[in-house]
Amino acid sequence: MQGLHIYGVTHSYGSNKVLNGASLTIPAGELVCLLGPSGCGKSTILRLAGGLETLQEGNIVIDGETVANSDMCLPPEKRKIGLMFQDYALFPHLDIMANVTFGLHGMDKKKAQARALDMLDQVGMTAYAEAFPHMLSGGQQQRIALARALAPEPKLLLLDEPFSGLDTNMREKIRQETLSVLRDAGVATLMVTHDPEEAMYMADRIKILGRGGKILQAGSPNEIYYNPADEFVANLFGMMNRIEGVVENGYVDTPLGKVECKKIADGELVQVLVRPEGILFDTKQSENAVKVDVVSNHLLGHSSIVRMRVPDGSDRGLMMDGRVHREFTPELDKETWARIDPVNAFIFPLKSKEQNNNQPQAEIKPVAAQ
Ligand SMILES: Nc1ncnc2c1ncn2[C@@H]1O[C@H](COP(=O)(O)OP(=O)(O)OP(=O)(O)O)[C@@H](O)[C@H]1O
Repeated sequence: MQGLHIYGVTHSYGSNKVLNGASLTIPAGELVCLLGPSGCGKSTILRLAGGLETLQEGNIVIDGETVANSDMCLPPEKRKIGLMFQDYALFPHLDIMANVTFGLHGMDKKKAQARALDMLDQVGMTAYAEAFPHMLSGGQQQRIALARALAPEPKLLLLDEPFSGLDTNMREKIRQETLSVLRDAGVATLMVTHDPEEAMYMADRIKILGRGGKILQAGSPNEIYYNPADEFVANLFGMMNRIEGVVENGYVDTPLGKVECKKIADGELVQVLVRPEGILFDTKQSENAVKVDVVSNHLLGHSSIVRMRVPDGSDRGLMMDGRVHREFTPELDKETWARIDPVNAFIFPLKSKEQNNNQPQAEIKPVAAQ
């Protein structure tokens, strides 16, 4: 029973029931990301696990020890946890060594300092042991926060939007470093984020939360990206082309060709969601490809978004976006043909307006177009 186990947690703030029987398990050495719209209760789960919020109903076990149930609730310092937040939360009046040794109560001073130095070495910050937090950049402070959180060898690490205060380049660097330090530590980690790309990068498993802390889908980044449970999950990961159609003989006929659909019955109204990278371009006709008009082409750096008009029987045509790696350089004297790559196309039943209104809105920041 190593790691974190949360069973049937229900939590309300006044009359606002935020969690309704939420359960979650994180084995030692695994990093789980909670991803979900603002207000769905992600931070509440993290705070309950850390003892920063008093448990109302349910049961929380860390490394085989019950830390909260209906009768008792251990304070954070008794839970063998490490915490890391967006704002680093270092003690401004203590130098870096004192910040990192802070959680090592009861340990002999020399041993504590040796442990702190070891942690500072792991995050590449040994040279800053005598500096004060205000002398460090955001990225450096976050490295210290990680060293401090891991110094007492916690059984559970809780990360709440840990990288959102950092600029893009620094964020990528620090999350890479954090991941490598966490792999070595082998600790169970629960991370909360709004950023689907960050969740994909960091997590062994992602849990997508909807309203009421309901888990809409749980799986590896690969499973969630290539096998989204519904259109809400599919839409989390950036731009989508959407085409409505009807299933006939196990296929949906779209203006960009037929897409196989074996899971939904013939005659059903469906929506086909196609990622921009799920549109394949060619300069000659091939099976299932359709001749399209390229309307515009936007170089984003390592890829380009290609806006195109697909003939659909209407005057205007159907506007769709494709993505090609690097620059899109159509040869002007040649035609452009496009078809759908089924790996990046997802078919879901078309819900009535009423059902759609009950779905969480996509308030999570979609990943930037790449
Ligand atoms: N201390 C509190 N008192 C009252 N309401 C609270 C408190 N903390 C959170 N809430 C409410 O509970 C709901 C869930 O909050 P929580 O912070 O867990 O959500 P979240 O998914 O982490 O959101 P965000 O991503 O915006 O941080 C929100 O409606 C929030 O306003």
